[in-house]
Amino acid sequence: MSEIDNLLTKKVADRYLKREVLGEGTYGVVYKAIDTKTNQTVAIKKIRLGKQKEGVNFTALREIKLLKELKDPNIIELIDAFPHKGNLHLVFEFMESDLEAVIRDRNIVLSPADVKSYLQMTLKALAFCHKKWVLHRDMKPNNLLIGADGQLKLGDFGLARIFGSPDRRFTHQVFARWYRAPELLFGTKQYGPAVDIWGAGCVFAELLLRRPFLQGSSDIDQLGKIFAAFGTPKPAQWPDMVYLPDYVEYQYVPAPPLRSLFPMASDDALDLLSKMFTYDPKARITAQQALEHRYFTSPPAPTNPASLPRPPRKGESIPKAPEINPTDGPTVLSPPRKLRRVMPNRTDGNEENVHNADKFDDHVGEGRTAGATSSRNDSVPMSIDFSVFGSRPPPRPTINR
Ligand SMILES: Nc1ncnc2c1ncn2[C@@H]1O[C@H](COP(=O)(O)OP(=O)(O)OP(=O)(O)O)[C@@H](O)[C@H]1O
Repeated sequence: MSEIDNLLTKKVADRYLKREVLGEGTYGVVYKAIDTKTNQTVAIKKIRLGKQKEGVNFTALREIKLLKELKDPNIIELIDAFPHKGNLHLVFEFMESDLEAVIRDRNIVLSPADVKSYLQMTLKALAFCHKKWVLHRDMKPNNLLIGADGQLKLGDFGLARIFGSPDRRFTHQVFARWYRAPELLFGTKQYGPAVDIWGAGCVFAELLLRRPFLQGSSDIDQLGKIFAAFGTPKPAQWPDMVYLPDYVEYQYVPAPPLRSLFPMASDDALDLLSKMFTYDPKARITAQQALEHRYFTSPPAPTNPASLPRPPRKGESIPKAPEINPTDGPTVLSPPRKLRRVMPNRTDGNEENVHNADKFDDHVGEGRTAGATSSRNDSVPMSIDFSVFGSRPPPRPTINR
């Protein structure tokens, strides 16, 4: 270990008091910690650097420096970044909850004004970053975190670009497919901010429906679901489509009226939704244009973030949900969010698995509270979701192409 690494090692031990594991994502384990310098609670994301054992590469460090400068009320602040024991540690402001928990919580009623508020904050985050030429590339409700003041903040910004596209071989990571733009599914190499708008459109749809909108079981099936919802695109609608690397011709299906998919949405909401789901990325609405759409100026006004309904904070017990009668119609019955993510036994030689919380860094574990990971091994039912088209969805996807 180099002298610099040694200094940085000391820094983590000195400055951050590690608490419980919050979960594990695509890039590694996330744990709660106290910043002893500021007394602030933070979330530290430990990123496995894989083969780059010699240290963090300079491009990544440069990119991270840029991320640290990406400051906006709707972007999670990257407070600090340092390498330690061959992993890169990113320190973020701690967030109490996320939008996936809001959507899933059946004790929460989301009014049209609440949905508008959540979408507005999402689009503000995207508009800010797109203006700075930073793409998110991994839009989904659990990357939209919610702070103590009700503010929604976009997290994981730019990580996909810095650390490469996440390896989504593991079951718990493939849910992101449901938010992928058609140009990505057709293998485009050149994409832009429009991919984030498509993802934000899927989140908007999910807020309206209270369940994921387009739940494909493979990339091909994902495109099938998209085309069943919006009609198979004609070349005139999206001229570049046929030149995309993975383009395959799909049987033509006409689009059902959008209203039939979103019976409760206002006309303005439907109009904005259709513009976010425009096939041709060049013609898709931008984040800034979306914020200027009349949906945001027509009543009801977006709910003030402090008044938005919120799920219990992380670590608080979730009230028992009412019994579900399977004949009651479309309902989402998901186990607590991280539990629905099935972790296959890993054989990649990396022991940093949440099931192995005790194996975390020895010297910073003093403050860890017990029980944070225990529930992860409990047996839980898989989600019961009903697809947009009334039938049961295919089994949870397991492999991306
Ligand atoms: N800033 C934060 N504050 C509080 N909890 C966080 C924060 N960032 C992440 N977490 C929690 O840590 C866990 C892992 O998060 P992470 O962002 O690594 O992955 P993910 O979003 O769950 O999945 P993916 O990596 O596939 O996007 C989740 O439970 C998440 O809610």
